[in-house]
Amino acid sequence: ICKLQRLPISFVGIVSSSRRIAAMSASTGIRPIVFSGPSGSGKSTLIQRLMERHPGCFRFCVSHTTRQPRAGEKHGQHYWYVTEAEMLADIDAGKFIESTHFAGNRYGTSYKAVTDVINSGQIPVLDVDVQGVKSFKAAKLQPPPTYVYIKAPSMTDLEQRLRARCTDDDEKIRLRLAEAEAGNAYADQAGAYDVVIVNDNLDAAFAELDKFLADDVARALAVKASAS
Ligand SMILES: Nc1ncnc2c1ncn2[C@@H]1O[C@H](COP(=O)(O)OP(=O)(O)OP(=O)(O)O)[C@@H](O)[C@H]1O
Repeated sequence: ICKLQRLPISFVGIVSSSRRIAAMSASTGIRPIVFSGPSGSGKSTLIQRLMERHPGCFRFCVSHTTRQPRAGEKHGQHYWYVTEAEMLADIDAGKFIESTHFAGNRYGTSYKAVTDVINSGQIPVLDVDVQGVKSFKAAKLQPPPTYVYIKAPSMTDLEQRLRARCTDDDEKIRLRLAEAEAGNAYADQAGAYDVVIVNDNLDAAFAELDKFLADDVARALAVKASAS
């Protein structure tokens, strides 16, 4: 979900969509949390812990894709599976915050994917690469999302984790490490992220993340309490 190379394709009509999302989130005060960081830095691990610690508070936004569903994947759960024509029409209509073309398929995050989560009283969670972060920023959502960068303690650690995970061959690992260098360079720029968490010791990194998001969790719990 929301994990592939993102390149903005079209921002036509984004202003009205942006106003729509602003109105929705202003009424609840809930902000999306946009996670980014090198592959293997531990984003999924930390997000999973966050969801376990605060059941029902966070929810992944469901991306759209033109690729075929794989065995076991469900429409509306893993992705919204759409045709190329449908996706292009929606991109032109300004319905996407960000979208990209990757390995012959399109992927994107719609405004609705985010507002659906906010309207359910939950905190939208997105896991995007640097291009995705830039696209979210360009969309100028109000209130703005919180941007969290998860970093491995060093490139050596990152490489070890990627190798230990056994999901990538040597070439893929080399590419991921190069992407990590570029991502870290962007993250080092002042104001690029609201927080940069170095995931050295997992418990310590989680404690830092949990503390940083405490106000967001409290807000979501208050929204839930007032709705019930
Ligand atoms: N603090 C840590 N110390 C050691 N290993 C860790 C730590 N955090 C995560 N890992 C391990 O590193 C590997 C990569 O973590 P994870 O899959 O969460 O990364 P990711 O950033 O979500 O990667 P991707 O973007 O490719 O999905 C996993 O095997 C995970 O168990």
